[in-house]
Amino acid sequence: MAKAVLGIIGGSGIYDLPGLENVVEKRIESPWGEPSGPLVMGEVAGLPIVFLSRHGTGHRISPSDINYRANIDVLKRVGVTDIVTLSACGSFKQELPPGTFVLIDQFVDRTYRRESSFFGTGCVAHVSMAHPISPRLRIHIAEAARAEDIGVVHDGTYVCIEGPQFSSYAESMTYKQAGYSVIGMTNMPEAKLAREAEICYASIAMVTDFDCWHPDHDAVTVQDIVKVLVENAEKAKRLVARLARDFPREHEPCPIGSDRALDNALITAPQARDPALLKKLDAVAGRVLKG
Ligand SMILES: CSC[C@H]1O[C@H](OP(=O)(O)O)[C@H](O)[C@@H]1O
Ligand SMILES: Nc1ncnc2[nH]cnc12
Repeated sequence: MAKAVLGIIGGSGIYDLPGLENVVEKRIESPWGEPSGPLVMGEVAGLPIVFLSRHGTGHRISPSDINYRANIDVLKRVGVTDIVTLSACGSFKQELPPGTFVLIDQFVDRTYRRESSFFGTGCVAHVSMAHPISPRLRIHIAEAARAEDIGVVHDGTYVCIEGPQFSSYAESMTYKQAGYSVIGMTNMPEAKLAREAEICYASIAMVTDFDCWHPDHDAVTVQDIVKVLVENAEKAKRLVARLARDFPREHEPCPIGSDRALDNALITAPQARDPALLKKLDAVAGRVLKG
């Protein structure tokens, strides 16, 4: 069985991960361009951990400008088997107030100006996104939360908007009426790309605000969000530390096949494949393209 390597993508307010041992910072090159920054690689009780700040140091990169392909590619290159992402989000439900942690189980993708696949002309692949979250990973997060006495909501739908502007009132009401739980700007196409790269993925959405549908909250402001973010960050880091301590050291096969997503996804005939694209796919699809 392969060794587990836990990747943590830190979103707004989570720019570092304290408590790692034997830390080294590595700049990994990617054929997909510049990742958000160097990888912070360390260990927790022998488990390799790789941390990446999604928006870069000082929150430099906007959601639309994050190079999600490069980020996932470099995590794959260093052997990450499982990604847990920490993401700030707005809430559409009264019962999910600021401070709530939601273990997302579904996504709706409303982004429109991002590269959302490693594949394309010269090597076409279609992976399933029916169940975008790897259930075992989500269970480990829930167990870590229980052990740390951190309340989490066990499911929720995250709608990902393009941003960087927050939603209009009409958009906010539409998403609320559709039954979505939370809103953010980053988990798509990140989750899609993780699936294409056969990395298990789970998202901890940390509610920072009620978006603008809420009668008591006229407009979302970054200032208000940051206040809650600071409160959430300590809890989030404690949750991740416990997850790392208790995480299995061997990678467990994903029950829904997230880690074998490419087994039946490639459709381009071998003789029609573009060698230049295949070269770029060496890390994310090497397992199925070799031989
Ligand atoms: C600072 S609020 C808006 C910002 O926060 C979220 O980012 P992340 O998921 O990386 O925590 C949201 O999606 C926006 O990008
Ligand atoms: N209301 C909101 N909409 C989109 N992204 C967010 N991130 C945090 N709060 C948000």
